[in-house]
Amino acid sequence: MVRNIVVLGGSKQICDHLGIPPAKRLLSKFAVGETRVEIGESVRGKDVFIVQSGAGKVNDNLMELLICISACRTASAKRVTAVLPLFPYSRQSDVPYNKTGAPLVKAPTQTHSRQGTFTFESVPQTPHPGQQASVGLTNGTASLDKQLERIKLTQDRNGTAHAISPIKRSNTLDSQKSENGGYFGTNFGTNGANGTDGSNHNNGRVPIKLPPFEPQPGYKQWVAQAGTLIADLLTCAGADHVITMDLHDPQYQGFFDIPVDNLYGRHMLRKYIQLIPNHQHAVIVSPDAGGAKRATAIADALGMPFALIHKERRPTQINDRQNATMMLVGEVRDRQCFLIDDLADTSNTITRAAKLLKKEGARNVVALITHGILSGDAIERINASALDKVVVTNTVPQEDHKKRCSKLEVLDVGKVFAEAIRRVHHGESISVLFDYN
Ligand SMILES: O=P(O)(O)OC[C@H]1O[C@H](OP(=O)(O)OP(=O)(O)O)[C@H](O)[C@@H]1O
Repeated sequence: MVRNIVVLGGSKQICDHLGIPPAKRLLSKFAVGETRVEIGESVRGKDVFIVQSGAGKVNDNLMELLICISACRTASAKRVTAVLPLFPYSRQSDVPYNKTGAPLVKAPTQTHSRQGTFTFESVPQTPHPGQQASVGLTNGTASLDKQLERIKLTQDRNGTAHAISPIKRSNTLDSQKSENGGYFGTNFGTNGANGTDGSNHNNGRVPIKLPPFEPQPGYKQWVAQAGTLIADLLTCAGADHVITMDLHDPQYQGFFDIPVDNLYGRHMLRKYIQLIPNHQHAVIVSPDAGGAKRATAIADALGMPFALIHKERRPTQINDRQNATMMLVGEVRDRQCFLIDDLADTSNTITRAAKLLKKEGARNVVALITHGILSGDAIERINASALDKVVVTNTVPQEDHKKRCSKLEVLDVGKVFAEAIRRVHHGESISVLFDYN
């Protein structure tokens, strides 16, 4: 039994491992929706661990966590540690756009909303010899061409620049209107401020007609970078320490000025693979380049071959993540494949990867994912997909998912977090616990 420690919101596994009962707290809501938190026991001088996962009602959960941390801090807790099995907002740490310039916030897709309508297609398809160049791969300069066309200027015989596009005068621009009805701009002419006709064009500024402002395709809207804010909120609320698992972007730890322990889920995934007979003949596959390091770590540790699926993201519409070509690098024919990723949210990535692997001759495809968020119709998508099995951990509650998906297998991370809590409490090394080799 560990003394002088309080665990709020901890699962039965965590509390059993530590040999303590879960601490009492009362969470409720006012009619207006505000969160109310009441800590049911004294935390004075105690080492407090508050367990809260960043899935489900993410914003409510985050608010509850912040209020809990603050309540413990003001109730004289000696130290407060936020234990976040899945770190909220971790995909929005510092890069608010994906590689195509589209905001990370995903628009709901209409076409994939019902069971049986999923295609798992990579559009445009993976290029094959003899196939025509895909539309997606040619549009890299298309938007630039369009913009150039729109603002293309031509010089008249006198060297004065005029816009070709039709002029629409807005109220704002009217205030800048010159006496002769034009709009002032930079002198693009080669004949100097006065032009060749000798007339003075308003102190050297030649009237040009600007096209009206319209957001162009590929225009990047401003999207908040929530990473620093979340880190600051936790620290301001009074957290002294954070424990989490498989941060989507490990550099996120640098956003904090308190210690962050990022535990590895891959340790459990590796153990799972090791128990499968003849696993040495299988292939470890990363479904995107971002997760290659994670997947190769497992492949290297087990001496297994590795393959990579590369997402070529040049969509035809800026918010269309479906339009990414997926290309396989590596040999998977007649082999079992283990797809490794940190999280599955819509499960688009793993289901499309599974289809590609089967198309390339894979015998069997098992996805091993640390955070099975599985929002929206992700479960239906998995059920209808080429995936033979999906193994996730319970960093996100899986009871409901498990009932709806027979392909799902859940690994328990309770012991891992309990041991991390015990070590932090006693000031023991955490990295030793997760030494890989
Ligand atoms: O289930 P899904 O909705 O398809 O999301 C899962 C994918 O999203 C994350 O990567 P992300 O696409 O954010 O990009 P990155 O790996 O390049 O950072 C994650 O690593 C998965 O690959």
